Amino acid sequence: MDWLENLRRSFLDWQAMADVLPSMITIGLKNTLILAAASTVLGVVLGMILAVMGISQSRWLRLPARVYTDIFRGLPAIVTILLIGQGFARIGREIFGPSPYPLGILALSLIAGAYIGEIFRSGIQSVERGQMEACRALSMSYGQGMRLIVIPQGVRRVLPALVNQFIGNVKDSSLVYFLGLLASEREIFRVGQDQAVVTGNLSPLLLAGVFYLVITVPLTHVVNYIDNSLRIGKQKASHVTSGLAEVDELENAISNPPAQSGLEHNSALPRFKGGSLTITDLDMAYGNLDVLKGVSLAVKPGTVTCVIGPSGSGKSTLLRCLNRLVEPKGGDVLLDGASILGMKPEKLRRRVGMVFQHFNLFPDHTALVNVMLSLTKVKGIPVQEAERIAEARLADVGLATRKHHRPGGLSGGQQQRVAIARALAMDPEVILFDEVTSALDPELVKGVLNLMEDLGRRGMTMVVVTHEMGFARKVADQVVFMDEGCVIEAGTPAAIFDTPKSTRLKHFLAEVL
Ligand SMILES: Nc1ncnc2c1ncn2[C@@H]1O[C@H](COP(=O)(O)OP(=O)(O)OP(=O)(O)O)[C@@H](O)[C@H]1O
Repeated sequence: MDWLENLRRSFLDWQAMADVLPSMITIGLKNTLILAAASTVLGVVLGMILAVMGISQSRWLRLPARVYTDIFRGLPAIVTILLIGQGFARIGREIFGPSPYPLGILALSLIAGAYIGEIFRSGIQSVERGQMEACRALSMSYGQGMRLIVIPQGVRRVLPALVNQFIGNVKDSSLVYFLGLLASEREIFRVGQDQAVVTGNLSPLLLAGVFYLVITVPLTHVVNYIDNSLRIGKQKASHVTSGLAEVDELENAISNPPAQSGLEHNSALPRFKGGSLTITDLDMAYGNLDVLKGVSLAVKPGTVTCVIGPSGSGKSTLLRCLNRLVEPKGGDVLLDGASILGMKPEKLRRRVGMVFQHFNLFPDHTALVNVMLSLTKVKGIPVQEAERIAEARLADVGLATRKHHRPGGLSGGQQQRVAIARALAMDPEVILFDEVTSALDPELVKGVLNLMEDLGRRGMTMVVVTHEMGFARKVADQVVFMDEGCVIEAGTPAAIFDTPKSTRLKHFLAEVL
C-alpha cells in the first residue's frame, strides 16, 4: 500500500505540523484575524455609506455608489489587491513605512465595502414600507424612523450575510501575501506555504486549512444563533391561548381596569378629549390618478365616523390625508378649527394617531417598547415615566401580562391591540383606523372591535375605515359611504343602512350585507 503511505506522508506528517503550529498561531492566525477584522470594520463603514447613497433620492449620490460597486465587485480580488498594493506602493511607503500590510487592509476593505454596501442596501430595502409609515404616524421624522427602526431592522436581517462577508475576508486575506509581506506579517496561508516548502510535504498547508475552518465554521453557527434570538427575542414560555380566550382577556380588562393603570374607568364618563375635524373640498391625486374629488365631511368631537365603500374608492387615502401621510392636492382639513396644512406634520401626528390594517408593529421590540418608543424619542418623556404610561395603555387593552412579548409571539388580535395601545399612548385627540380587522382571523375580530367600541364610548374621536357593517351600524355616530373618490351619502347608521337613497349605496349594501 505504497500510495497510502505516500498520502500519509504528504498530508499527515505530524512532526511538520507540530513544528509549524507555534508560528501558525502567533503569526499566521493573528495576522489573518487582523486583516479580516480590520477590512470588515472598514468595509462596514464604507458599505453603510454606499447603502445610504444607493437608496438616496438624489441620482448624484446613487450614481457614484453604483459605479463604485460595479467596479469593486466586478474585479477579481487579486487584481484589486495587486493594483492597490503595488500601484500605490510609493504613496503607501510614505504614509505607512515599508510594510505593505496597511495597503493590503485597504484593498480588502475596498472590495468588502462594495459587497457590504449591497448587503445593507438590500436589507434596508427589504424592510416593509409599513414600518416607516408607522414611524411617521407616530410623529417620528424620516431620519428618526430610519435610525431607530428601518436601518437596525435591515441590518439585523442581513447579519448572516455580513458574517459571510467576514468569512470571505478571512479567506481573501490569504491573497495579500502577493504583496510581499514581512515575515512577521505573514497570514495563515503564507505560514503554511513557507513551511510546506521547507518540509517538502503538504501537511503544514493542511493545518492552515484546518485553521481556516476553525475560524469560519463556529462563527456561522454563532451568528445563526444570535440571528434567531434577535428575531424571536427572549420570551417566557406561555401557554397558547385560543382566539376565544382572547375575547375574554380583553373583556376582563375593559370591565375591570387594572389598578396600575391609574385610570378611573367608567364608560359613562368620557375619558378622552376628542377633537373635531372639518374636511372641505378635499382633492388628492397619485400622479395623474385623481383619488379624492372634493370630499367634504364634518366629524364632531368624541364621535365615531365609519367610512364604508367599495375597494379603491379612496377610503384609505382620505384617512392618510387626515394625518398627512399623503399630501392633499386641494381643499382643507381643520383640526379643532385650525388648518392641518399649516401645521408641521410631526406636530399634527401627535394629535391624530393611526392604526393600520397590518399592525405595523416593530418586530424587533417588545410590546412595551413598541408603545414607549415614541414617548421617549418623540415626546422626550423620561424612560421610567414612559414605561409607566406604556404599561397602563397595555393594561387598558388587556395585554398587561404580555408586555415583554415581541409581535412575533402574539396573535394578530393581540398585535392589533398593541398597535391601538401604541396610538393611545401618544394621547391623541383623533385616531384613524384603517381596516384594522381585515387581516384578523374571524374569532379575533370581536376583541379588537370591542376595544374600539369602548374607546368610542369614552369620547375618543375616531374615523374608522371598515368592512364590518355590524360594527358600523352598532357603534358609529355617522356612516359615510364613498365611491370613486366622492362622498356619495353620509348620515346616521339607520339612515345609511335602513333607508339608503342613492342607487350606488343600495347596490353596495346589496353586495355586502
Ligand atoms: N401609493 C399609491 N400610488 C398610486 N396609486 C395608489 C396608491 N395608493 C392607492 N392608490 C390607488 O388609489 C385608489 C384609491 O386607493 P385607496 O387605498 O384609498 O382605496 P380604498 O377605498 O381604501 O380601497 P381598499 O378598500 O381596497 O383599501 C386606488 O385606485 C388605488 O389603486
